[in-house]
Amino acid sequence: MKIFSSEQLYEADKATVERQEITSEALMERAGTQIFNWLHQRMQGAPVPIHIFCGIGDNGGDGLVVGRLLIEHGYNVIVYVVNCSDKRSKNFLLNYGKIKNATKKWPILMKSEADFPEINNEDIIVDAIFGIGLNRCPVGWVKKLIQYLNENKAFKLAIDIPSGLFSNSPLEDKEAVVNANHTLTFQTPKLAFFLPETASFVSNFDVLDIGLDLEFLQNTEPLAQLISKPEAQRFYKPRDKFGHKGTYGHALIVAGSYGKIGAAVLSTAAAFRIGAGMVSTFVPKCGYNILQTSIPEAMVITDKEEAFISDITVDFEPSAIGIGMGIGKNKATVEALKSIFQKKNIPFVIDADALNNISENKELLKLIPKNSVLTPHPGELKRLIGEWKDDYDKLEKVKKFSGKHGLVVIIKGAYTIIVYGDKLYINTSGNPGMATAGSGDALSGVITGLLSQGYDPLLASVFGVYIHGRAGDIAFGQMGYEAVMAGDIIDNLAEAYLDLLEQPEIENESNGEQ
Ligand SMILES: NC(=O)C1=CN([C@@H]2O[C@H](COP(=O)(O)OP(=O)(O)OC[C@H]3O[C@@H](n4cnc5c(N)ncnc54)[C@H](O)[C@@H]3O)[C@@H](O)[C@H]2O)[C@@H](O)CC1
Ligand SMILES: [K+]
Repeated sequence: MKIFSSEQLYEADKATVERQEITSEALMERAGTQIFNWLHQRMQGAPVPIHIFCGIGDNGGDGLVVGRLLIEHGYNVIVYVVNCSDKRSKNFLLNYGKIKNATKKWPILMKSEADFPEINNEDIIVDAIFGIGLNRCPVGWVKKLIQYLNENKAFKLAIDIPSGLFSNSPLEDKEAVVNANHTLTFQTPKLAFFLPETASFVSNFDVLDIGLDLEFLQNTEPLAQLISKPEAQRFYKPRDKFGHKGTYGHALIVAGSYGKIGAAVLSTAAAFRIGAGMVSTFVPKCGYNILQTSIPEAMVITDKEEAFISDITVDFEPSAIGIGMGIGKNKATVEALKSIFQKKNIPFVIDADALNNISENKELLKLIPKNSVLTPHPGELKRLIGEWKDDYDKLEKVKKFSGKHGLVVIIKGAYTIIVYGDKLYINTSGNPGMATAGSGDALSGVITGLLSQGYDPLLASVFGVYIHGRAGDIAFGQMGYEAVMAGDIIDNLAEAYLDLLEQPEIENESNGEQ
């Protein structure tokens, strides 16, 4: 699913009105009706008081449509106009008149704190104060209203976006954003829903298809692509019936140091489970017995050093190399990295201590083969590209870094983001249970195993992150968050594949429920 900017959504809005020959009022009626249907289906006529707070723009207009439809269906509705400016939009005014005609009275006009209504914890709040047209931070009594709503325990349903949140620019005042329990967003989710500083205001969301012009949506380059099951199904490369182990490549994992051989074991196992034909693992001498015992399928090559990697020499041409997991920061290891980057001109998967070594020896950056994949967690990323001001600044910095060096960068997090030049892919699988030691080693193994099977680096990254997260979700289903260990993610890669192949999902039904 594509994620568009607010500017692009306004254009889509315009294109829809023109090409479908409808009025913008009709489009608003469509949008409001979708919200009404969602509520009606769940409430089934329940007499719970519904407080609808409408701003003076089109988001407020949506709120007025919902209010009118609910009233017409006999619901217990109180509609307020948050009268923060006299620049009311055309469609707000049209619907302001319509609701008056339907109810024979005007909605309650709010002008200051004195107008804040009493709301019970069991009531429902609909937030239609600001949508994607927010152009400055809410201040004064409007900010106080948002805080007042947040203090209340009533269920808060946000229309399009929680008020106070910018859809694709940095958060300015986290005290002035509606903390929504659920958001019903039009046509496409907004970028703010997935970034660490703003995602918590959204918690759950559904995407409502309001029938914006398909041609525009298909032909417009989005801000980002959301990756869930339908996309992953398209990326999957089916196995060849006549394939043999050579068809699926020979992956090389370079990992481990004294006390961290487990990292090599996890990456190797993950590379096998994801489908690499053969996996060789290069470790310091101390890892030999451990590897051979724990993964008999793997071939093991050892360094001349006992406890760390100093010189990576292998007697075959690997189809992919995953490097860095648990290798430490010994000087000799840095030299070994330097030398292998120069010797092997294939895309690498570069993780953990390899990233830290690169951060401390920036000259290594120039030696990394093009289209290699970097998999930093936030700390490693900071060491690599420096501090950032906010989530958007971070994305811009990573885009620049990725473009300059020709690398795929995977920003690991609750919603892992894959960056390749200007392109962003946001993964939707995964859960907090995966915040556990070794899950990154598993991811590196997964991506290396996919590269070795012939997935190109970007596809291996996007597909690998999705399937790794899906395996984590399946592990969560079996054991809850706390008990999940990295090995459980690897053990469930098989289930994740089966789940992927089970049945196609219809794209429009995919939603953002987390
Ligand atoms: N673009 C689309 O595709 C569609 C948009 N619709 C709705 O329209 C919304 C966008 O409507 P608008 O562009 O009218 O914008 P909004 O309704 O989000 O609000 C903008 C209005 O509030 C004012 N404002 C912004 N920030 C303020 C602040 N901090 N304090 C006080 N006033 C502030 C603006 O000056 C403007 O008058 C969407 O979020 C959605 O709910 C839907 O009706 C259907 C289609
Ligand atoms: K809103």
